[in-house]
Amino acid sequence: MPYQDLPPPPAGLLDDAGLFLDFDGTLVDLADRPDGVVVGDSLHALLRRLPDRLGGRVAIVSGRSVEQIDGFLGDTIRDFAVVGSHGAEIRPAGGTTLLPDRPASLTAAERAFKDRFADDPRIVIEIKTLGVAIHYRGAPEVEQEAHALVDAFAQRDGLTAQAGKMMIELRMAGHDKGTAIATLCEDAPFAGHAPVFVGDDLTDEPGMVVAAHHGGAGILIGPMRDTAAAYRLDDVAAFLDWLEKNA
Ligand SMILES: O=P(O)(O)OC[C@H]1O[C@H](O[C@H]2O[C@H](CO)[C@@H](O)[C@H](O)[C@H]2O)[C@H](O)[C@@H](O)[C@@H]1O
Repeated sequence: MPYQDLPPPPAGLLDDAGLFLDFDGTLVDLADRPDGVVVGDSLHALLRRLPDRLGGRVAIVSGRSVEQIDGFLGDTIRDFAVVGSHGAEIRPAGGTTLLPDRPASLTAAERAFKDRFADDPRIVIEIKTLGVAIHYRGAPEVEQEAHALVDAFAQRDGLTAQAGKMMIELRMAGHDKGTAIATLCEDAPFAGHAPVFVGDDLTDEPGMVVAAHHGGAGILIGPMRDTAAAYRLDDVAAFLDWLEKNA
């Protein structure tokens, strides 16, 4: 059944709000491989001006690790809060990253995933601070097998199977982007300001839910689907254009 479409976000949505931004598929277009995304000069320039415009109430909230996000955005996000690993890592602006220990069981999973797909260069096994992902964008026919493999390790080791765009990740349980946004909303500079969360992927849905519960809203980037977002824009370019005009 087709879902009823959502309107674009209104002008003024960011007035007095806290802004929480997903990375892949929201700030940068998806690429064939995880290390293939391109962060252009215009994105750096746009991000650099956000802390002043939003009273410091701006955060990146990614499924990637904080370390990976720093690798792409570097000094540009010096004054941002950064959430990584689907909510498991949190670094307040100017602070240090709070992150749990890496479960030892992830190392065994890493080995098993690499062994299974070692002879297929189309598959990328992404080793992350608190997870390990199988990317099958280059070989969509292995989707079911990759999901079954990750599901088996998740059940055996009490971890979570996190589905994403052409990938499945084994990650720590007990947190998500929503829990991280709720944590940031407890303290300055976000406390008392409605959160606006912008994302494109399934891992972003808990963030959309928490934004709405805190009196804010989610913005879905991409085609309409089942979502807790209140607004939608077609793609990364449309969102960056909206952000240029509204922040
Ligand atoms: O929460 P995000 O910041 O959106 O990160 C989600 C995942 O993004 C990356 O994978 C996705 O983007 C890749 C590069 O464009 C693409 O090749 C892949 O198919 C996508 O799933 C990243 O590699 C993952 O670790 C993130 O969890």
